[in-house]
Amino acid sequence: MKSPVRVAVTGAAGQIGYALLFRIAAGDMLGADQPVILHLLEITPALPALQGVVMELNDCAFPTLAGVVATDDVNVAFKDVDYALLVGARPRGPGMERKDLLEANGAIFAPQGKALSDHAKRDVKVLVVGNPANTNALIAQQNAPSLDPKCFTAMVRLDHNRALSQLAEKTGAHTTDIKKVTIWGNHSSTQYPDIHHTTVKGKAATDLIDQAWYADTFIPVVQQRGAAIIKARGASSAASAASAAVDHMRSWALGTAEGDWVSMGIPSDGSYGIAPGVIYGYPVATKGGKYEIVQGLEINAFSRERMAATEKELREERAAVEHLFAK
Ligand SMILES: NC(=O)C1=CN([C@@H]2O[C@H](COP(=O)(O)OP(=O)(O)OC[C@H]3O[C@@H](n4cnc5c(N)ncnc54)[C@H](O)[C@@H]3O)[C@@H](O)[C@H]2O)C=CC1
Ligand SMILES: O=C([O-])CC(=O)C(=O)O
Repeated sequence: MKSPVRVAVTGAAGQIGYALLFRIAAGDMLGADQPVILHLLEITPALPALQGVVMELNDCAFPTLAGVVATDDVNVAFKDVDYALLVGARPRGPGMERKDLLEANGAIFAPQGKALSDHAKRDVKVLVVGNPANTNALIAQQNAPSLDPKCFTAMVRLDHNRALSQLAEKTGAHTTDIKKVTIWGNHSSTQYPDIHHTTVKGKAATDLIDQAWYADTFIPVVQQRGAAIIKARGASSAASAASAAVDHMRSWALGTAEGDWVSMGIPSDGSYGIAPGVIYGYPVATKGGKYEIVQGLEINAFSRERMAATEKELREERAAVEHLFAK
């Protein structure tokens, strides 16, 4: 067994929290040889419910759970943490877009960015799940002057996994047969799920499906999947979101497979013509706890148009929250 690492989860008594904590504590995120100390943050009125979750965590007797800190103090929650999963935020209801949550949720992420900057490990890996995830990640990053901006990422992995699942179903393959899917841009209905570089059992995906299915079914189904879940369940996706968060952090910490990549919302750096200043979904390969954008992919006019549309939305979201950035 390695020495324990500290993993913060905010919104720990919420529905994603309930699906997430037990996976992390069981070793699914960082491995069966990596003990974790969970730092759980909630708002004060949710502390009694959080205590119940802590009781259940203890009752699982997980070999990899080395301790639990439960608190409503952000400075305690982020003290010395190696990983931070920022989940705590309001979910949307039917008929809302995720950016409608900006006003309600944006204010949560400025103090959390500052607290991470003040208290977390200098190489902390931060994943923002709370919506609108990309722009909330930007707010946290812009309030964390003493951390590397690359510490801040947003979750588009659920979209990535949804794309794998839709393509697997269409082609009669298993998701594990599919490589090199990309979610470009925002975790919103403008996201662009790109299969131009994707292979299914080694064959080009674009040779296995027709363009009309790709443009008129696949892309909108992936873009609208969150809304479809809300309609069906009466609540937004929780178990699949938690699973994607585990996948995102595991890929970042433990590396991606040779010949494949994953999608992460990360600070744009000019790659693929996306100017710095937004948290944008990119194809990334990871190694030794660091991610790098996969470079040199050919981008056709169909893709370019969609990548620009989702970038435009992110820049509009940025403009709406710049007052929350630290001066
Ligand atoms: N990026 C993605 O792919 C996905 C993102 N989401 C988003 O994740 C967020 C959480 O979703 P659920 O767990 O379903 O919501 P929920 O309402 O069940 O839980 C949210 C929890 O956060 C807590 N909270 C609120 N403000 C907080 C603060 N300042 N500090 C700490 N905790 C705080 C609440 O008390 C609540 O327990 C929502 O914004 C939702 O839209 C959901 C699914 C996928
Ligand atoms: O759709 C929502 O509001 C929840 C979410 O982000 C998703 O399921 O992708």
